[in-house]
Amino acid sequence: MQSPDDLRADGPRADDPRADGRRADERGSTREVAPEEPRAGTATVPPAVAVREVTHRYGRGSDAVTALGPLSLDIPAGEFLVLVGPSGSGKSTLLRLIAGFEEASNGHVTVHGRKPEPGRQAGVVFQQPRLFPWHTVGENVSLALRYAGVPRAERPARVEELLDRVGLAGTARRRTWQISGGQQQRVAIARALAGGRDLLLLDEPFAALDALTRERLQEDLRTVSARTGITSVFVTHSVDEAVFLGTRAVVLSAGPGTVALDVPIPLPRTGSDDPDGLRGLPEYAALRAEIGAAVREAAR
Ligand SMILES: Nc1ncnc2c1ncn2[C@@H]1O[C@H](COP(=O)(O)OP(=O)(O)OP(=O)(O)O)[C@@H](O)[C@H]1O
Repeated sequence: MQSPDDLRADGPRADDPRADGRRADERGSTREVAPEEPRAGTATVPPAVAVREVTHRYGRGSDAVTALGPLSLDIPAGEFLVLVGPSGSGKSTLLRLIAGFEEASNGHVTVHGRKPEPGRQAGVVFQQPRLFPWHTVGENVSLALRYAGVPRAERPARVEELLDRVGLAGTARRRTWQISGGQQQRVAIARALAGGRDLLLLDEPFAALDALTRERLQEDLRTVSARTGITSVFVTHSVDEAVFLGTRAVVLSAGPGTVALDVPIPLPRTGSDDPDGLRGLPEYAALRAEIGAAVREAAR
């Protein structure tokens, strides 16, 4: 396992949508333009993610379960939003709506002004890494690049770069069963970052890891996030993880989830912050207390 200092997350890369000051979706010219899209000459920049008056139900008739809402949320580009809330409050449902895996029963969700499509605008990381065991580490990442339309000749270098970015340099030829659970989750993050998409959705990605590995991955993800500014939505049950990782925390009420608390997390985020120093800040303790109280209240 590598330390945060081993990461090579040195800000936007040449292939990063933010390198030229535009987002990836702004470069496409043939797609459908939704109402939130900025028009040339206007200063209005839409949020990376807009959730408007959304309610979501699973099933029909007497079997229907209302999982979420009504809920509205704007997530500006570059924000690291952490979703916390009791079990069944609809956190995963909200993530799935943003990923485009589900379509809202009422209201609408847009990502950079467009209806979300699975695998298109966002990289997704789940609790289990879901790697292909018959492929090497490098092949797992390469497949994501292929799916993202990266030309074959460019893929080997990009694989190395992505593995380097998540602290796994030199592991491309290893089999996925030859690396630890934490390393597998790093591969899953590298895969989600492939293709230069500027939205990362993470559903309790560290929940199945041991405490020490979990801390290391939290620290490394925070570093990657701070240095790249990738917009992220992260679901967790851990209040400490929420305060440590997020730039903003949203607590959902018991299901169907609505916004019970929405707070900014204005902690230092330089990309080289000392984790112990952060956790020792009085603001850190105050945020933990505030968010923890909201989660307990929501769970009553
Ligand atoms: N595919 C599905 N079909 C039917 N009901 C579902 C489905 N997925 C989720 N639900 C229900 O929707 C509600 C919200 O579930 P969801 O998984 O979004 O909550 P959560 O906050 O992520 O929960 P947890 O913290 O336990 O993972 C729950 O009542 C759940 O049982």
